[in-house]
Amino acid sequence: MEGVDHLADERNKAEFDVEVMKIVWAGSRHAFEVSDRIARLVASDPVFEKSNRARLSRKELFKSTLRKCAHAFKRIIELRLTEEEAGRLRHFIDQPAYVDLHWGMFVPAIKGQGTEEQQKKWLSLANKMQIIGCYAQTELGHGSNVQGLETTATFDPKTDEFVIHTPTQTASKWWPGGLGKVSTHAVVYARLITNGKDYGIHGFIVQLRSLEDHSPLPNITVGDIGTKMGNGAYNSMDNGFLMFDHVRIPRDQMLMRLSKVTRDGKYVPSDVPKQLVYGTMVYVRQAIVADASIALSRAVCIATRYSAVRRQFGAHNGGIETQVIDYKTQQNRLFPLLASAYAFRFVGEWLKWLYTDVTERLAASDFATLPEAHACTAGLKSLTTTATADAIEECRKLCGGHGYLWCSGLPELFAVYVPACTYEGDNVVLQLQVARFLMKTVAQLGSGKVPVGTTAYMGRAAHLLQCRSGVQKAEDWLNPDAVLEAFEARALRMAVTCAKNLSKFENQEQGFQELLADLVEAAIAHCQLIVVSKFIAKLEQDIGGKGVKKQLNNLCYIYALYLLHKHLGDFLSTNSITPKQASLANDQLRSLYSQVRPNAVALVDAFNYTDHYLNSVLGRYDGNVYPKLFEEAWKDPLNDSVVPDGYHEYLRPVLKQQLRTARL
Ligand SMILES: Cc1cc2nc3c(=O)[nH]c(=O)nc-3n(C[C@H](O)[C@H](O)[C@H](O)COP(=O)(O)OP(=O)(O)OC[C@H]3O[C@@H](n4cnc5c(N)ncnc54)[C@H](O)[C@@H]3O)c2cc1C
Repeated sequence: MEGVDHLADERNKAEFDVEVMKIVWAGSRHAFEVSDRIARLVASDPVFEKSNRARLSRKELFKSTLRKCAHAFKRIIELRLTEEEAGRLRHFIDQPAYVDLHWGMFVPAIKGQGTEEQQKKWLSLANKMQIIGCYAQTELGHGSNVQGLETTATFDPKTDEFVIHTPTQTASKWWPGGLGKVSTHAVVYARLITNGKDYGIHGFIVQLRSLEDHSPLPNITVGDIGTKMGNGAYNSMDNGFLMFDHVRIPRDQMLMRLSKVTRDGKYVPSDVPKQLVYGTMVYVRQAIVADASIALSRAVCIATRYSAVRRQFGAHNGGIETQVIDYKTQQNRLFPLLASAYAFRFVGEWLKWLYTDVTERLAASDFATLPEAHACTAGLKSLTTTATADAIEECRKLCGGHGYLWCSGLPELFAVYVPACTYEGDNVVLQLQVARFLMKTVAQLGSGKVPVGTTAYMGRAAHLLQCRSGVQKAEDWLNPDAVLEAFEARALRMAVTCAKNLSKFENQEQGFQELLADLVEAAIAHCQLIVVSKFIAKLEQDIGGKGVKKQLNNLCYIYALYLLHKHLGDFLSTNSITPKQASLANDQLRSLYSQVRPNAVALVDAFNYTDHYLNSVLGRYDGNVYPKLFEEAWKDPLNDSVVPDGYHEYLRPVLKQQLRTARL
């Protein structure tokens, strides 16, 4: 029945103004309007059709991606879209492509590490896409260990050039997105050698392909690293390999903002502090956190709508069966993910602010908060991407068997999303960076150095190491101070325990290696505190609209109390709460689930995703799931013919043989 809204009853139950919540989710009325307009523009354009992706071969998929990117480029020019609108357009096309790396890594690398002169030259070409670039750091043998990269850039004073070379197979660049087939240029990271001395890893702009016929330049070997996980999914991207055989580039193609090599081969570090590189990392990682909230909200939107449509068991006297969303087990798995989507959205919003703050401070030569901002973004990238990848898989299970179908949208979403746990820093390696920073901060407590930003709570160590939670009844867990104090006490006590254990080792580095697992847990506790505190801070903002604040309040405490339940061992072993208080937190959590239940569908409607963008039969806005599942099934290539290909060759002979045996 086309046109019927099967979820209308659910929408009528909502106790808040969904239109206002859409604006809260988008960040502002302006952001909502831009996003809404561009999403509809993409959805109505047949070139951006995406439902057939799983059925395309890798070659067809790649070609269709090039077509979509070219069409997007054309539309951006024809419609004179602003930078913001163009960004939204690329986002809603929703197919990983070379442009993501061009705008997301190549351009920021030049902005962050290039001198003004270099920026002027290269960005004017890159911004008009007269050149297309990628970010070539990782090699076959080394990814996380950047200092272990082997590609060399040796200065030749005779010709005023760098010679870029791949000395071993493991030195081959391996993974850069957009490298395999598309990019004309790359920012290549290599060991800088001048006057026989190795000065470590630096960035160089290297042309890879001809701008005339796109063939690789002499002495450059380049290609695609092969098919990746999942149908469609990330396979629209040409992640590549790259080898150099003594390729020469002019000296001024070394990115020289942080250090340079002079005409006579002298290595000169600039006055600009090295931490400037952190600025670019903060930018890239805040974008990844924003993406986490988007991927998670898509999965949750699908699982929530389908959980309201799906009915199993419970029909009495000819009545209708129970919606699976009404089972407490379903709520206990789904609603914390819904709450996490909002939590990550708001922490992402705050990170965006942090980036602006960091940029302004850098401009004023204030570098004091930079290490803290860097540790915090590394940790939040790790925390949110790990949780999102796990959550997408949980949403697939929440949709039962149908969640496993490609047309549910969840398998592809998972396959596209899961590498976020690895790229831009392996998530464990990133938490270890946070842990090092925390250990340093703990070591400085009492030295007069005041912890700043997200570590400010450590400055109240005297109180937090002693305090006892005052929670006496379930409702006390709705008090922001009680929640924050429990999370702060847990995080600080875990960090201090690690520091104490570290101090037992004579060799600090050996101790660090021994305690890696505990250190990661302490870093995670610190990062969870950041997310909870930023959600609570969001509630303090002036948010209007009937019932909107109340819903956000419920989601905030679901997020916090779900974490408390999940990491109960930490909270109890650090004496941050008692077993009785843990039990009260559970009581409160159950009550919050009941309050969210009537609002659940409206809370995912607030994400304002078009059916085109969700690309999920189970997550359709109208909930018309079953007929559409059949439609999708009929479209499958296996249903092209009644008698399958291979029947006469393989199936018939087996059947014949079996029939003969049966007659005997
Ligand atoms: C889809 C995708 C796109 C990518 N795009 C790009 C790109 O555009 N450009 C680019 O340059 N690179 C890119 N990469 C590469 C990516 O940045 C690296 O894969 C990433 O940094 C992880 O490094 P690795 O592969 O060496 O992992 P490894 O470091 O080998 O990790 C293997 C395991 O060892 C563990 N481990 C490693 N070191 C430590 C340690 N010190 N302590 C404890 N445990 C440790 C890790 O936690 C992990 O479990 C991409 C990767 C993927 C998957």
